[in-house]
Amino acid sequence: MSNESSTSKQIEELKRVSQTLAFNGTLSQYSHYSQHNNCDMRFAIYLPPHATGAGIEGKLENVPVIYWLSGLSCTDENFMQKAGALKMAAQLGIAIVAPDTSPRGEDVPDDPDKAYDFGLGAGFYLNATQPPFDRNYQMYDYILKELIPAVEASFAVSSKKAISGHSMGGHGALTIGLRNPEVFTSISAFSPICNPVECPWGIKAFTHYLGDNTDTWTMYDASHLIKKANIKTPILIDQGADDSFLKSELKPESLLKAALINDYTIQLNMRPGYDHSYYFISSFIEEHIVFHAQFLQAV
Ligand SMILES: N[C@@H](CCC(=O)N[C@@H](CSC=O)C(=O)NCC(=O)O)C(=O)O
Repeated sequence: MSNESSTSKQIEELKRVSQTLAFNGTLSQYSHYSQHNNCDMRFAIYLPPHATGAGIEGKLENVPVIYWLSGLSCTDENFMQKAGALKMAAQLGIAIVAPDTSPRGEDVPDDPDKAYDFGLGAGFYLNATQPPFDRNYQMYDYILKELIPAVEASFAVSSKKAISGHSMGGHGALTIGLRNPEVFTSISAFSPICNPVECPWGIKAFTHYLGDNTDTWTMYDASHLIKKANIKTPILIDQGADDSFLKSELKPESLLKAALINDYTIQLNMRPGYDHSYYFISSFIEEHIVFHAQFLQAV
């Protein structure tokens, strides 16, 4: 693990909130206190039968993990309920972890207008530097320094991991993955916000979380990070061509242009007729799991 992802704070106890059986594996929700976000956080984890003792001859295996980062307005539940990912994860023996998209709680500051694109449900996977958000909105550190170590200490998982996400979560997957190439074997995204410093969602969030000095924004912008990437982690992106956010918010062309400067090849699939929804994600999620499997399962 890189210095960025090594943990210095104690891993807090996980409390199981729910558990159900799916494709002979377990889908569970856990809550734990986050010392980075200063609040309780919840995440969902799907463990395939290989990692629960329900696999062949009851053998328990340490399985690789795909971390899934959801988009604006989501919780830990949207992906598990809507993406249709669990069957393929069960077949291939891959765990999936889906954290919440922001800190939560009555004491956590929100958008004054309760808008869906900032504050609760919209943590943008960064470390806020501006009050009052800096006390709780430390999602970048939360993922790398708390969630991943807690999962690896608590479940039958290996240290092999990939990262994926949708929209704001696609931005999270690209930026966290590009900044930590030694941590993640592969990166994928559906409809990611590719150049947040140049789009309304990103400008609003970054102004409030990071302040007016836009020089500090680029470390959370995939189109900037990809130009400097020394290690070229494999990247797969799927984008609906009829996505209503495509031109104003997502800008995959900016990422492709920046990647070209660094000779970084990205597989971008433009999907005619598809929109921004989970119907789109569920149509192609199995391809993403198979994409990650080839790197996660390599010996
Ligand atoms: N309909 C939502 C608007 C927000 C929205 O479309 N959220 C997307 C992600 S957008 C970029 O990050 C989403 O995944 N929604 C959850 C779902 O289950 O579809 C609203 O008004 O809240």
